[in-house]
Amino acid sequence: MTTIEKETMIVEIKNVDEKGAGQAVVWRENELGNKKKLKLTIPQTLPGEKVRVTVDQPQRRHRKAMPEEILNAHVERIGAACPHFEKCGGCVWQHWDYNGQLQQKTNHVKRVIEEQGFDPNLVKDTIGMDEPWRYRNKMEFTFATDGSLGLHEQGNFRKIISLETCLIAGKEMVEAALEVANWVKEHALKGYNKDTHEGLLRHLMVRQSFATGEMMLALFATEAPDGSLKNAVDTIVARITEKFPQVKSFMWLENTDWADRTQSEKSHTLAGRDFIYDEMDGYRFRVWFDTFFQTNPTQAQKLVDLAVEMAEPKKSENMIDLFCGVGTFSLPFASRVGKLVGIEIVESSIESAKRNAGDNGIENATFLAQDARTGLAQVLETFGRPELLLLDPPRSGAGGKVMRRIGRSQPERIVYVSCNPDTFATDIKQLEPFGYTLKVVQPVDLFPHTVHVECCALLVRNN
Ligand SMILES: C[S@@+](CC[C@H](N)C(=O)[O-])C[C@H]1O[C@@H](n2cnc3c(N)ncnc32)[C@H](O)[C@@H]1O
Repeated sequence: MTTIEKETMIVEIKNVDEKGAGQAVVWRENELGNKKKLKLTIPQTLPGEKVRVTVDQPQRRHRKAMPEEILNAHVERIGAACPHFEKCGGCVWQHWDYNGQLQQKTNHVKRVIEEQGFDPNLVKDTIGMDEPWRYRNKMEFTFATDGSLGLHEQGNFRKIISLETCLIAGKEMVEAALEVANWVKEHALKGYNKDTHEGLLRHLMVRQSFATGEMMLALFATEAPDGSLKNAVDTIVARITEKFPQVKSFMWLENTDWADRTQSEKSHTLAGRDFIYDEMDGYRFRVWFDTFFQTNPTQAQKLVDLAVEMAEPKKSENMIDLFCGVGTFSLPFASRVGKLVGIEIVESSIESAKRNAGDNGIENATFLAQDARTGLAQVLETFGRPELLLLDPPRSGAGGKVMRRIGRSQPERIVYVSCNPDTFATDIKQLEPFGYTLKVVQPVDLFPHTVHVECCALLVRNN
């Protein structure tokens, strides 16, 4: 087969894929005169648009190409607000009017629900944000090998887009990150090289509670912050504490693991404490650098309100909060039910949930550090059948075994909070043989300008 290096073509976008990119199909003739199908993934395009693209090696079956020209723009196409949008891997849909994004999310949830045999009319319109910017309370920036700080380039985990701004992160969070970036430049500190595993700085995590204003900075590095680094570290600590008095926790986290993630073997508190205080639904939470805490607090509050509204908890009832994390749902529910048990696999989250319950004067909640499946079996034996069960699993879903165990335990009402409509739809299908009816699915947009959508759904036992 002759290799064709490049071919420029005009294609029509049929739909967007699960990562938010436009998709087109082209039939090409090969040198033998046979028709061959070429599937194209074209980011930053919208359904129905005609687009000019230059495709590398178009004889292959599937190629990705960036649009060179949009020949007929979708009516919902808008200019991206962020100067980094074209390259940065953080947002995929800034070119899509916000109402269009919300409609796309609703349609997606309806489709996956229908594919599992449920009535799509049970899915309500996605609840969006009034102001879909600066919504994130946590960001993880990465250092490039030359020490510059930013976010990963779209589809390229080796390349870092140097940070000038970020419109989905809190403003003060970005300002503090830029301060750190300047300090790294001044001291000519090296970023970590993922190939050679050399270099010092790996990530900067910035968290800020929108409720208390408290901020945490966490620098992940391959060495301790002493010896030859001491002067440089003293400089940034003095500068940050002076310019950003809201920084109540400044952490240095040693990370020599080869995996590219924000974990730590040894932590050093450079200033303040090792956690910050945040709030949800009026309850106070301690948040450490590795604590899972909802990253869009405005919309997470709506999720909590919806879950309470759907569940209609009563003081006479017992409840299980499965995949409870640090108790984001457990605390608001505990004050409304008789007894509550939270189950979660990460021990530090369970320790945190216990402490959060104590800090908030909640005495009717217990927490168990266990895998969902074994934890559920254990709790059902000691606690008995709950009237109410809430589950909020990770993106991979709860899975058939857990869902069937839930079905067998026969709670009257099940509230399913999901961050992945696909696994949610297959999970709830598992409950049908146990006599449950899906009543309502409410999508909520926690991540504007991305493909992600959360759902809160109610299932009720038939008798
Ligand atoms: C989407 S988070 C929800 C946490 C909590 N409901 C909240 O809103 O903060 C999912 C949680 O499930 C936990 N998890 C993951 N796999 C688990 C398993 N097999 N058993 C129990 N918990 C698990 C994670 O540690 C995480 O805290």
